Amino acid sequence: MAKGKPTQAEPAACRLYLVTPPALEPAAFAPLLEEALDAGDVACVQLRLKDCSEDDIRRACDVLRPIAQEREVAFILNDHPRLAREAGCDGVHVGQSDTPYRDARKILGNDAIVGVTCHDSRHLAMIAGEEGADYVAFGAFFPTSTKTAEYKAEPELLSWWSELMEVPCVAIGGITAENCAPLVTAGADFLAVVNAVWGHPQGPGAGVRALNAAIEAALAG
Ligand SMILES: Cc1ncc(COP(=O)(O)OP(=O)(O)O)c(N)n1
Ligand SMILES: Cc1ncsc1CCOP(=O)(O)O
Ligand SMILES: [Mg+2]
Repeated sequence: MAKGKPTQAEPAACRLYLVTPPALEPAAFAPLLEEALDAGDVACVQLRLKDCSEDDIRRACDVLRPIAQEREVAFILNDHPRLAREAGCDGVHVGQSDTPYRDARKILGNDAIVGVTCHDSRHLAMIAGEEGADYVAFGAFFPTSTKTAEYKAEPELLSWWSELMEVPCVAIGGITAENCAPLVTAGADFLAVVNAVWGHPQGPGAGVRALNAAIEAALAG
């Protein structure tokens, strides 16, 4: 994706949104990120570091952000709007317990990408969409070991949203090449994945190729 926002004007109807593992060592992770991004189409990368200091996150941004942006892949930071602005990220992802959308928007400005977690809630998604979020994220669609998921979303939520609203929707939670087809056909604009790429037995490049092949197959019907 160009340094803009995820929009439906992009060539594919459903694209990959990579979320990093919750802990990483930037120098060791950099070649894995390069491998993933050189393996096929990826719209954005979200740096999602949990239980890390702001300095650690800033250092990770400094190493990983250019790898994404040089490839015209948007680099989004999880949870930290101010840090996202200071570190030159393309945007931020905020959850319902994080900085509220409006504050994140004020911090980052109108050109940045601001995405919002909406769990399994039509109500939260309507609010986020009306407030101006660049995308709404629904999940978890499948069991995941990456995060304790308190909400369970169904593909029908994606079809309802995409028929009604222009704002792109992201599906997240336990998504793999094997189970993603119903989310693609239901209208997910982006599939957000952690383990299906970084935990792929043949490496992250193989993970990206498998997911893109599955998306293509689902779109072809
Ligand atoms: C694309 C995307 N969707 C959902 C989340 C989850 O955000 P949140 O609920 O704030 O939980 P944490 O990721 O911060 O643990 C996400 N990060 N990205
Ligand atoms: C961050 C997040 N939010 C809901 S599920 C999830 C983790 C997704 O990771 P995986 O793709 O490994 O299930
Ligand atoms: Mg969060």
